[in-house]
Amino acid sequence: MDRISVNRFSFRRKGSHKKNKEENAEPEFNFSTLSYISQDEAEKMNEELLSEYAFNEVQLLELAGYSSAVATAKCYPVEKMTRDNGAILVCCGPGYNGGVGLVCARHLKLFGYRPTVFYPVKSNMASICDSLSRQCESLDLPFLSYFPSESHLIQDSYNLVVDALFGFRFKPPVKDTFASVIETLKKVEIPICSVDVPSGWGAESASPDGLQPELLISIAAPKRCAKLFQGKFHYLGGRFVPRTLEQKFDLKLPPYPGTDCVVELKTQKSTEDEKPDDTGE
Ligand SMILES: NC(=O)C1=CN([C@@H]2O[C@H](COP(=O)(O)OP(=O)(O)OC[C@H]3O[C@@H](n4cnc5c(N)ncnc54)[C@H](O)[C@@H]3O)[C@@H](O)[C@H]2O)[C@@H](O)CC1
Ligand SMILES: [K+]
Repeated sequence: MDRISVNRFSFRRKGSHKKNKEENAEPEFNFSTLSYISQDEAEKMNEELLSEYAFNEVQLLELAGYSSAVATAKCYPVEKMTRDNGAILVCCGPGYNGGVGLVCARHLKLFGYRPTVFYPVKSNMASICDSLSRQCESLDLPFLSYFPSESHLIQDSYNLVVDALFGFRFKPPVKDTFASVIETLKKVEIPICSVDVPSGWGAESASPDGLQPELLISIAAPKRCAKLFQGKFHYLGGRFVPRTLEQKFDLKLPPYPGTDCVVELKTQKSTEDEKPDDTGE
């Protein structure tokens, strides 16, 4: 039996593997069609995930935070970091974006980084974020009790900052505790990695009063403000949107490669850069 089946496979015509592969290959994604969703669409998608699709918040936060840690690790490998064995500052805000930050911090620790968490205001979804903070504490992640007032104290101690302060429900201008935090972070010269929306920006518009991250990790789908993102790396994460929901919202998103939880998004600028030179020079 074995021999017959071995023989059967060994008679496959030369090159037929390659042909099948080509026939089955998905067409390349056209990045000029990439969707950027409004705040209203982001809220509606979230609501549907939680109702129609029966997800719960903790699941979505976990997948978003894990993707954020993976994208950060892809762009900033721990072995290339120069300060304090991969020290990272993870700044977490009062809403779900902060919850994503707590999950991200935990995974970064598991990936071999040394995250420190700043989480000054307990959220309105206290029980979820309480658990997420306790999970960080149980991995011995330190929590800052106050924010360094000078930007040089941050850049001398950490290799990068994860910005999980505010996401798509933030309404500018920034108020209270976080106003001075954002002002200090604007001055730091180490990379900032923003989760979903650069903090200080609205979901649909950039703001000079907000942060200017080097890495943006869009969760589920890029928000409209991401069109104005000028940083180096843009990733999509949160691989939890069912195909039928993508279709309902007419989302044009690139496929995730293989089993990856993130996909790099090319900005229109980088697509332009890749165009062959018409002049042939
Ligand atoms: N809701 C969910 O289940 C999920 C949430 N996710 C993440 O959570 C984000 C949305 O979370 P939220 O709806 O909690 O909203 P945000 O985290 O965007 O912010 C809302 C919080 O910020 C405060 N706030 C708003 N404007 C402010 C201002 N001008 N100054 C000071 N504080 C201000 C609000 O009081 C509230 O506590 C998304 O961007 C995404 O990153 C997803 O990643 C995963 C699923
Ligand atoms: K953010």
